[in-house]
Amino acid sequence: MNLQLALDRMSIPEAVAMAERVSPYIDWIEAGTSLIKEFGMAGIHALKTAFPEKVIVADMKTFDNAKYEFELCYQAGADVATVMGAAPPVTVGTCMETAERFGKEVMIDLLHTTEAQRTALLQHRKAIFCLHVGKDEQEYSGGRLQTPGFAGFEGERRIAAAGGITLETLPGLLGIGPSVLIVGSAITGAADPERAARELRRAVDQVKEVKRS
Ligand SMILES: O=C(CO)[C@H](O)[C@H](O)COP(=O)(O)O
Repeated sequence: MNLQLALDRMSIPEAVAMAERVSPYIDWIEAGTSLIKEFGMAGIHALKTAFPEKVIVADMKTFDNAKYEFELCYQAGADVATVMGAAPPVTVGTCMETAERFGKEVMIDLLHTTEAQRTALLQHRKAIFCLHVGKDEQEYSGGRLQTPGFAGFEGERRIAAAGGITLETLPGLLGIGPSVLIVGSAITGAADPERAARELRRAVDQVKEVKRS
């Protein structure tokens, strides 16, 4: 299981500094949507330059203009870029084609998708499917990550999980067998980010141990 650090609501130097502090404990680094909206492709480029060995995820949340936006991300150094699963099917398909052309990856964000949309998205076998409870749902309507209704994404599909994940909520998510666990504020907003990241790493590694034994 890969631990992905989401970097949101900070400047580019702050994002690079935060990633440096916790880098031994994380696998993937996300240029968060807010970082990209505020600073554009420069955030992605800075993270790839500082961490060439890490997988850099551009959380673009693309909804339209797929070819242009995904080319920008991959050219800036992203290894993975995100598209909303609720976007028109042609948009998601174009993201998949662009990724194929660049030898890169796509993460499909299932935030606010219907069951019919999720079923249709299953055709994108190479994608990573992200179960996601958005910030607004967390903060204003007490949303929590739930697994029912996502049948069909198990097995050979790679799954990511995101949305207010903490050390305490992590055990409840293990049943879905995520290959990517996305954590932002539980690390970046912690009084001691190194400690928070170290503890999450330990929890993730324990899951690996249990699976092996
Ligand atoms: O995509 C996002 C917000 O839309 C965040 O990157 C994701 O939710 C992880 O951050 P946090 O752990 O703080 O929720």
